[in-house]
Amino acid sequence: MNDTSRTYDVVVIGAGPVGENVADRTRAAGLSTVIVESELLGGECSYWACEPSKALLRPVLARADARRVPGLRKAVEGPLDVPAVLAHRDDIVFHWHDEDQVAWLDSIDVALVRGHGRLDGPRQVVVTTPDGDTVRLSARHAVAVCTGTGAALPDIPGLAEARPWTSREITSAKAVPGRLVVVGGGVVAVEMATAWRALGSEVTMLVRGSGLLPGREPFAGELVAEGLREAGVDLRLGTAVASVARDGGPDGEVRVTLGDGDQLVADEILFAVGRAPRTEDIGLETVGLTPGDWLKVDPTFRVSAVEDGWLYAVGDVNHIVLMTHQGKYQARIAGAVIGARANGEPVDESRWGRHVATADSEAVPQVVFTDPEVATVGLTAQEAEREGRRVRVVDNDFRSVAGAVQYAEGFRGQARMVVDLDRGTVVGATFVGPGVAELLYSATVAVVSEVPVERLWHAVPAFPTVSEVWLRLLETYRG
Ligand SMILES: Cc1cc2nc3c(=O)[nH]c(=O)nc-3n(C[C@H](O)[C@H](O)[C@H](O)COP(=O)(O)OP(=O)(O)OC[C@H]3O[C@@H](n4cnc5c(N)ncnc54)[C@H](O)[C@@H]3O)c2cc1C
Ligand SMILES: NC(=O)c1ccc[n+]([C@@H]2O[C@H](COP(=O)([O-])OP(=O)(O)OC[C@H]3O[C@@H](n4cnc5c(N)ncnc54)[C@H](O)[C@@H]3O)[C@@H](O)[C@H]2O)c1
Repeated sequence: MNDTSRTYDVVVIGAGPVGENVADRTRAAGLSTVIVESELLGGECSYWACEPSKALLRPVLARADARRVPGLRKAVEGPLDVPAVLAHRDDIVFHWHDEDQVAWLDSIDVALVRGHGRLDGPRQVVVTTPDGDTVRLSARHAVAVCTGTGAALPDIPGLAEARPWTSREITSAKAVPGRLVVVGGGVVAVEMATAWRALGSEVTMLVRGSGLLPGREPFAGELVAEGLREAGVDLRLGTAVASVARDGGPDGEVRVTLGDGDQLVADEILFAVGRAPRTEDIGLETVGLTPGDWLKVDPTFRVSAVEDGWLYAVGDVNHIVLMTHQGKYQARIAGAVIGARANGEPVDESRWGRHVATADSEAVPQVVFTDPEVATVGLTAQEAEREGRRVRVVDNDFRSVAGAVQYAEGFRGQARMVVDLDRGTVVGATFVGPGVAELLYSATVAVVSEVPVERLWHAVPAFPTVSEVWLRLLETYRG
């Protein structure tokens, strides 16, 4: 067993999309930087989350769109080519290898230590390498924890022994389960039910709440529920799981007992009920924090409870927004602020300033890749009202949009714009319908730039595009 010690300006623990971006930015600020990774560079997103799930969904949504185009429908009537879809997913995740990411890290001159990193007191990180060696890393300026999350599993009798699937197994599955039970009504649940139903599974969704996609405009969950049911998903709302058992050997069936005593049998059961921080075993106790907790940070991503401001937590692990693009946004800002502090430069903490992630609270965009797609940014009507804002909620059906009618026969969808009447700006938008994902950036720019609604009249959408929904929303607002 070998022990070595090295000193860098910055130590980053976790090379997911967020850790990689923190390292990129601290290196760009002239700071020597090392990153520690226990599995694959690229993290959950690249291998078991965003990338594989979207590779599975792309053919599903493209086929659904094509089936809405007269003249094309017949050409796409058949089933998906499952081996080709799975092979494409495998290509997208680089067959679970990370050589390309290593080459990129080399190209930006960031050092890599493979192994499990743990804090060991202020500014110290100890890495246990796969060979059992120990590498001690000291940070002159900052340690950034970017260890992300894993799937959360509820405490349900029999669950652990039943070997449930989580986001990892569902995104990397090598074959289509004949009967799949999906527990949960959030983003992972609706996306994976959409994908695997289209790939051939009989899907039953067990949703504890009264609707899908809680926290968004209610019509989003309703339209997605309609789409899933039309696709043949057995969607059961208000349904709790009481216990789970797997009969027989490893290939045995899963028996699910519901809250009302009913039972159902499946080949696999996916639990998609949220995330837990990967902080159980990262030495938090050595710096006065509690293992297993989310890491609470100040507006510049410093862990608030730790003295001297050397510990940062960025991305999923700080529980602010659990999405790759927003985590990378945080990473760019955290990297810049670590650089500014180390180089003795001023820190700009003003609203929309260089060193504060203002969009985390004002304008988080998200696309849910279901049929129909759901694209949201900013506040929902309910959130705006809860904040005490005086708002006007403007709704429009896409059927009045010529571009939508061209895009898909019988285009079904809805748009909502939330206008802050005191500021005269759009503070939230939701689009639901086929292909609406690409509308979202326009709404994000409108919210972030605080464009007066009066000026939006001069942003003319081309005819005939789906973007003309903006014009319909403005016309409805004007009355
Ligand atoms: C099924 C699914 C689909 C998703 N789809 C999308 C999507 O379409 N769009 C989107 O924006 N978001 C999506 N997300 C969310 C997205 O995956 C996360 O927000 C993102 O991965 C967070 O990045 P991160 O770098 O903070 O953490 P992670 O990606 O979890 O990376 C953390 C890294 O740290 C490493 N690590 C952990 N502990 C240690 C340690 N002690 N020592 C060394 N290394 C360690 C891990 O191995 C990992 O590589 C999805 C999530 C799921 C589950
Ligand atoms: N397209 C995307 O942007 C995308 C895709 C997938 C995941 N993600 C991110 O990943 C994160 C995790 O997604 P997720 O779907 O696991 O979590 P989620 O928080 O979106 O949804 C979890 C759902 O499970 C339900 N639930 C919680 N505990 C339960 C229990 N014991 N029994 C039954 N239901 C229970 C909740 O009510 C909720 O509806 C999200 O924050 C999401 O933003 C993003």
